[in-house]
Amino acid sequence: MDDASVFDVELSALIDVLGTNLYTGPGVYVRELLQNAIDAQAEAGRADAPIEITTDGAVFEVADQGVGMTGDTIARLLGTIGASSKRDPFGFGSTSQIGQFGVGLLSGFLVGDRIEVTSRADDADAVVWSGSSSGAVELSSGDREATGTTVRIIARPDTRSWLAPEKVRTLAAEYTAMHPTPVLVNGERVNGGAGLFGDPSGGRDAARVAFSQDELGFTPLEMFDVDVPEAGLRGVAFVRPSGGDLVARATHRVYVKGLLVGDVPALVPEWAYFVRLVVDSTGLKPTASREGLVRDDLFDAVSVSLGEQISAWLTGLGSRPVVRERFLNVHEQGVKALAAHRPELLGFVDKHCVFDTNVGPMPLATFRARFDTIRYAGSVDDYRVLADILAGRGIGLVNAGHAFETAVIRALIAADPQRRCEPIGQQFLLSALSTPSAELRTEFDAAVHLARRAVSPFDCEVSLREFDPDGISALLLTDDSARIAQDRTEMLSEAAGEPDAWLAALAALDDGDVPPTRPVLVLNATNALVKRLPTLGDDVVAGALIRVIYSQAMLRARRSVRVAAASELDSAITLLADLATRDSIEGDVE
Ligand SMILES: Nc1ncnc2c1ncn2[C@@H]1O[C@H](COP(=O)(O)OP(=O)(O)OP(=O)(O)O)[C@@H](O)[C@H]1O
Repeated sequence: MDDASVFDVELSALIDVLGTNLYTGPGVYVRELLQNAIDAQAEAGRADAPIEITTDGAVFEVADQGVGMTGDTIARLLGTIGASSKRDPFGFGSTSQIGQFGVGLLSGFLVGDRIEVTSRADDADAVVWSGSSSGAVELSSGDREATGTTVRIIARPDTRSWLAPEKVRTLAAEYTAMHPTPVLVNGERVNGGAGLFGDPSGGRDAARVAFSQDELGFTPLEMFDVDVPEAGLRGVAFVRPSGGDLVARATHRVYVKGLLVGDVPALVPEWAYFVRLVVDSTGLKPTASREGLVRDDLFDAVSVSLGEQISAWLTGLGSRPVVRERFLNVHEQGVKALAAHRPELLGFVDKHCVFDTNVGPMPLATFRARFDTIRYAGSVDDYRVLADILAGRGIGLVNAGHAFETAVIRALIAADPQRRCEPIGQQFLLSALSTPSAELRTEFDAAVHLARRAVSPFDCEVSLREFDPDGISALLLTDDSARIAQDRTEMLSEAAGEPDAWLAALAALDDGDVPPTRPVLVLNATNALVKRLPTLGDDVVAGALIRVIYSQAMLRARRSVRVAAASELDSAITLLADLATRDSIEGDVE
């Protein structure tokens, strides 16, 4: 090859790029060299032989009993950046080898200026290759009896901490925790023990719990196996014992062919926020840095399959009440929050998540078995006002006023239009409460007119109905648009005269073209106090009484009374108090 036709690579600049852009830290050199050693031993059929690391902080060595390299091979592979014996031109992933790019050895230069490789292939002489970060490469004959390779790195003064025995032990243990090949650091084995994927009788479950505690930081609420054969993937799903983060994407611990890749996001669909996985796969492809996974079609298929398996686990909780209870104690709000947009969760939420209803707490599926229409109140205040009254009339009502209930109900209907639902507002209640007889209406006619006048400062309609319980004098029915309109009027009236720009803009919007529905004060004609209204014979007293009834209805609806209205109510109460004390004073005089 003509010299002019090849790139002239500045090695130290390339190493700089690797260190700053490819790898997240210099510690990856331990994994890259272990990976080469594991690959070489697998190729030699000696996967069980120990790989020995020795280090004292100044010189690091890793020795394997793999296939080794001849002088020619070493010159070709290690002398050429990007050369690899492991590339797979047909795309069929080798199941034994982990590497495939041909830059791994260069990671040694992240911690040392000089790398020495002593190697011996079967039936060949031992050779020593040495490379320095300046780009100089030397090859000479070596002195080694056994087949295999030893890579030695001499630390730079500023990187010695990366070669410190404790550091190397931690890194080697982390990277090879799932790998069957014994790895020794300064004579001590750092991996092995009961694996996560072994026989259940061999301490596997205890190992899983310990792993979850040490690595994921929690004792799992439950653990279950997952597998995706087309990706050669097996794994364990750990269910979180406390609420997860619905927004931040959880990561999952991924190993490829037994070596740690790292914590990878998006391995399962985001609705499965309540599990964290540990998986080992022969088919998923690591990125060039081997610290993440390539998001290819196989990755997507794995994510879909894992989602299905988690969904099946959820469905299985249907017949496991104890675990289901424990799961719901922690994750009920979380799954409700996501169910509206995740069909995988919707069925589970429908069957098992409890909703507050006026016939007791129960799942929506149970509620539907009793009432063919899901009637729901979209605000907790409405629910409180309506629940007992509708229950008394045999009408079921769901409290959908908390954060996610309405969205879940709507999603259920969208998923199956045969289902029926009805948001309950004041119109429904007005029609559900009995209209009094014509006779009673006539009797109350003047009182209702008076009531309209009395509550006119509160921007409110008046209606007469008969309903149980008769201890309730009146209900204040307010639908959302009426409530918003009232709040806005209140703000404007309280801020009147203040030169506030945004309030002025708000006032400008309030063009009054489409008057919103006004709140309705529903007087209960069966209530003893209300019954007295037509017979009082004193409009001033009746007006004061109506305002007191209005304030009680406000309290029942948990609505606050605005400042202007509060003073109207105060004067009504004062008037009644004056009357009561005048009566008693007059009585005393008599
Ligand atoms: N310990 C070893 N024993 C035998 N051969 C080795 C060893 N280390 C490296 N090699 C050979 O050198 C080649 C280049 O190694 P290098 O680590 O640079 O890249 P790689 O392992 O092929 O790919 P990766 O970039 O993924 O690490 C390897 O393909 C392998 O053939």
